[in-house]
Amino acid sequence: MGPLEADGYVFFQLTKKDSAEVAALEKKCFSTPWTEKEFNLSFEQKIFKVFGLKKDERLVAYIAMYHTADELEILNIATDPEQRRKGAGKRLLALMLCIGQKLGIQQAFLEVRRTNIPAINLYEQMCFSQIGVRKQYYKDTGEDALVYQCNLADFTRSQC
Ligand SMILES: CC(=O)SCCNC(=O)CCNC(=O)[C@H](O)C(C)(C)COP(=O)(O)OP(=O)(O)OC[C@H]1O[C@@H](n2cnc3c(N)ncnc32)[C@H](O)[C@@H]1OP(=O)(O)O
Repeated sequence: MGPLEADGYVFFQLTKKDSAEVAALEKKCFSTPWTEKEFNLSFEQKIFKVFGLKKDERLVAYIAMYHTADELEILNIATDPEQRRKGAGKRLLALMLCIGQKLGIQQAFLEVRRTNIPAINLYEQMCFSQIGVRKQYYKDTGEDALVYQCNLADFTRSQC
């Protein structure tokens, strides 16, 4: 897929050559970040896909997922701390869901820490609903994971 441009953002698919840049952003955004080596290894799996938003040539947000025949499992979504609350996260997730619809994807799933209010608000603003809890899922803090699901048919194209 070629890059798409709108409102100063460029939406594009990342590949193995982008591992260092995405790992650097990951490090700014997560307490237990994936390393460049982990991204490199993940990119070798066919089902692993990463999409990003660039502004002024810099990666400002990315979303990593497993993409199977009819499902997306969203692994990570993050926006550079200096670029937050400007709509990048919403734009990236909406673009992903729109592309997913076009590819015939039925459902998207993700897990989020119970205390991660910014991310939970983002998902609930889109088409995601909580479907379960994984108790003490996160090893670092023992926190629960909330499991969210989106039926892509419920996602309206006006959000794209
Ligand atoms: C599956 C997983 O990856 S779970 C982990 C999610 N990622 C992280 O926790 C990494 C650290 N956090 C981040 O990178 C960002 O805060 C993200 C990705 C959650 C949100 O990215 P942003 O680009 O700031 O989101 P965006 O500006 O599009 O905001 C979308 C909505 O999210 C919610 N939101 C975003 N930030 C906040 C906040 N600080 N407090 C409350 N709600 C928030 C709001 O509902 C917001 O909509 P609004 O601005 O109309 O009120």
